[in-house]
Amino acid sequence: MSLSPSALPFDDIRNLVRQMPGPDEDAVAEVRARDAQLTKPAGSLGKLEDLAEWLAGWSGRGRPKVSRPVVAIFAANHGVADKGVSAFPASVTRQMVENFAAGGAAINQICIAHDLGLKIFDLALDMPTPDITEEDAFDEANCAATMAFGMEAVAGGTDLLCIGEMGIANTTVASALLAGLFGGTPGDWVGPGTGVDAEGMARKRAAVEQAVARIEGTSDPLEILRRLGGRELAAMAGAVLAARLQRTPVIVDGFVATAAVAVLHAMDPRALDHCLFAHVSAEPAHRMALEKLGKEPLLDLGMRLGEGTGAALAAGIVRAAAQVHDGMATFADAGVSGKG
Ligand SMILES: O=C(O)c1ccc[n+]([C@@H]2O[C@H](COP(=O)([O-])O)[C@@H](O)[C@H]2O)c1
Ligand SMILES: Cc1cc2nc[nH]c2cc1C
Repeated sequence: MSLSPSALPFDDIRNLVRQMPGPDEDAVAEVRARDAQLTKPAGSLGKLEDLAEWLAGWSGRGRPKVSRPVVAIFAANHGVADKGVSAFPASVTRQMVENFAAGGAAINQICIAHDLGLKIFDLALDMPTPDITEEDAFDEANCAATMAFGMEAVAGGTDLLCIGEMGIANTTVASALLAGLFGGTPGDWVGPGTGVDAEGMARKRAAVEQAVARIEGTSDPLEILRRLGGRELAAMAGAVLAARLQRTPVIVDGFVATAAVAVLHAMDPRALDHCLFAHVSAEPAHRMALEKLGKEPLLDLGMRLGEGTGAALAAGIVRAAAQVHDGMATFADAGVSGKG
């Protein structure tokens, strides 16, 4: 799925959004019919039953399987880090990418625990995007090209895509993007991220206010992404759009990943119908963002790490839901008496 380097690259993306398929209702009906035969009281597996239907609808498979789940982490750096908005220095982004490669991060261990593939994509870490309090993050061609990178990154190769990120200062970018997309008081979208102190929070609030004020009057979602985004956010938005077009169900990680995909929702409210929101992050504004998207998170574990960890945990549950649906015996097979 490559984008032609045409004069209006955002139009190419708008066209892809228009081509998004809906759910496969026949596959959903197939899962419902089989579920009714399985050796358990109807409804007794609660949300696991919903997950099997969700997988069927968005994979187009009446007997859904999760054989090749992949966690994709996009990493990038941000000029706004220079404003003292993170508890950690920007150099940690690259150091953590190296830690992912060496197998030492939390995400590596969750992937081992749940037998998930892991792919890391680092996006020009030595060239942070400009400080969004002062300048636009991208020009249109670069923003569209970064989305296209995200699309290509996830092309084929997986039947369950978990989306995560790494990027010092990206909770500031995510807060600005959400404020730009949804409005409200910019400061209400700001939280501690990696754990900034009170002064750091004040700097972060000021940065988000400044960034949002700078783009006043901009309402086009792709323009808001271009002006207030960052590379890993643009790539995640592209990846989630590509997954929809290739019928791959998606699990979205925490606050930052949610902000990235909110751009697609602003373009078309159906754009995230193939996405499961893994968890509600401890970053306070995540709950508000999920409410705006009309999405209920699967888990609430008090996590706020990012790097795909919430999505990877949810993938374990989704995989179990598929296995249960596929492998259980029916009442007839097992000779178990049905409801009297
Ligand atoms: O996505 C979340 O829920 C989340 C909440 C807090 C922090 N993070 C991670 O922490 C980093 C950004 O935090 P900060 O304080 O540098 O803006 C980035 O690498 C994210 O993956 C992620
Ligand atoms: C150490 C560290 C690990 C991370 N993983 C995702 N974001 C992170 C931010 C920090 C600071």
